[in-house]
Amino acid sequence: MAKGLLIVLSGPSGVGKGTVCNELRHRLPDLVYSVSATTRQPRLGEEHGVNYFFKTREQFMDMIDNDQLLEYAEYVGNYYGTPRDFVEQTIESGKDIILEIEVQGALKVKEKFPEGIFVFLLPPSLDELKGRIQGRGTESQATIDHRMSVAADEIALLKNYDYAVVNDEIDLACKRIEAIITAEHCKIRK
Ligand SMILES: Nc1ncnc2c1ncn2[C@@H]1O[C@H](COP(=O)(O)OP(=O)(O)OP(=O)(O)O)[C@@H](O)[C@H]1O
Ligand SMILES: Nc1nc2c(ncn2[C@@H]2O[C@H](COP(=O)(O)O)[C@@H](O)[C@H]2O)c(=O)[nH]1
Repeated sequence: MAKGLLIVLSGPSGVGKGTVCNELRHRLPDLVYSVSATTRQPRLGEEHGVNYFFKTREQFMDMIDNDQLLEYAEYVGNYYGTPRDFVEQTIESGKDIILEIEVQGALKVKEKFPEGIFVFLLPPSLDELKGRIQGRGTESQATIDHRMSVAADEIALLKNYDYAVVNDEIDLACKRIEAIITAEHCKIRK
């Protein structure tokens, strides 16, 4: 049986990765979503096992030591990582999986899975990006400033990706990603 595709969706905080993934869940019901582990505190409404596996630092370090993470990164004061087994089992079963992760982690996945499909989501502008993080209302001003301060460096890593998708409008951004997945399924792999 053919293996599934591993799709990595990255981009700066607030660009709309989560929003686009939520919309893709409706449009592509067979696409599997990787649930990450994090040491970040849950936001209002976030559920353990649905949005993230919320871990203490000690639990997260144990996951690293036990080689349970495909990749992990420290981002703006918290750890985030992708549980390895779920990703590998999903791909082996022939299903496509999408990882919504920041850039340091994406580059680590690329080392391990160069055949993955790496998609970078771009904001229409840095001003719009700041407006989106602020508008979401989930982060303190200090965290917003910290996240914005790394955004330009993250965008500079765009050249390591296979595709750039501007999230100017959610419907259009989703259509572009759907087109990428369709094209990758039609690709002749040499
Ligand atoms: N195309 C868009 N146009 C306008 N607003 C958008 C668009 N896409 C997302 N947003 C809004 O921007 C805010 C940030 O989106 P979202 O939480 O999906 O970003 P993210 O990239 O997942 O952020 P983070 O990396 O911090 O988790 C949300 O309030 C969302 O509703
Ligand atoms: N390297 C990884 N980055 C991840 C993972 N899961 C999420 N993320 C990214 O972290 C930032 C912050 O997320 P937030 O939920 O606190 O806003 C964002 O860019 C996520 O995409 C992961 O497993 N590994």
